[in-house]
Amino acid sequence: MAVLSTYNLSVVKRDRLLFEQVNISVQQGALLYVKGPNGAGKTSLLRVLTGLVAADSGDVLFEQQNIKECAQRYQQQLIYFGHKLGVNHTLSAVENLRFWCAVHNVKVSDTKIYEVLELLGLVGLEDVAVGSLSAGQQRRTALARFWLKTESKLWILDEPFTALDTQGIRVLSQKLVEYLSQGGAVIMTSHQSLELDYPTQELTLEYRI
Ligand SMILES: Nc1ncnc2c1ncn2[C@@H]1O[C@H](COP(=O)(O)OP(=O)(O)OP(=O)(O)O)[C@@H](O)[C@H]1O
Repeated sequence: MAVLSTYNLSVVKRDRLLFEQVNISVQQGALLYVKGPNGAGKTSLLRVLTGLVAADSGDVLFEQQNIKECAQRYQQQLIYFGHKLGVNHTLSAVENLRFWCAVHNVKVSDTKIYEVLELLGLVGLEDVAVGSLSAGQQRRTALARFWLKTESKLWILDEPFTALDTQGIRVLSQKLVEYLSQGGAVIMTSHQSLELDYPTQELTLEYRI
């Protein structure tokens, strides 16, 4: 059974048809790589897939049920990583992650949060206000969610490698492959060429005038 599928999705922005009749089916353990030039509609598609924005036509199905009818169950099983990190700049990395875990009903100890931040190269910065961290360190803080929320069936990631250095890209790539190998499904965009040691499905959106 597909984890996520769409039926004839179309989205229009400012009178421009970004895409139409998009039909995808992402199974457990599958990676869908959404490609296309700037402005083609990749972020718009991902936001529709998360349920944050409605499509102009078509449906999004989570395990064959329309996401409008299973919104709560869907949100419990989804991690969305968008352009906006959703971190509070006045709170520290630890405080941000404690808050995110509480909101998402993820039960973790502080010890686990510190362990994950160490893995992500943030030792000594755990208690510093996130607004004082570098762009890559802020993204690493937000990426920690993927190590903390262990039960999820789908990750939707918009440009997750942006601002990460080589080591950060390697750590995240390993995590993605581990998650996929354990049956997770991933839909992602990236302007960097994907160098994951994992089979990839591709969807290319063209820029339409
Ligand atoms: N809320 C909105 N209101 C009006 N137009 C929008 C809105 N969101 C996106 N657009 C327009 O839709 C088009 C596609 O934007 P989108 O962010 O989906 O592209 P993208 O393929 O993700 O681009 P990039 O590679 O630059 O991130 C752009 O021309 C953008 O201006």
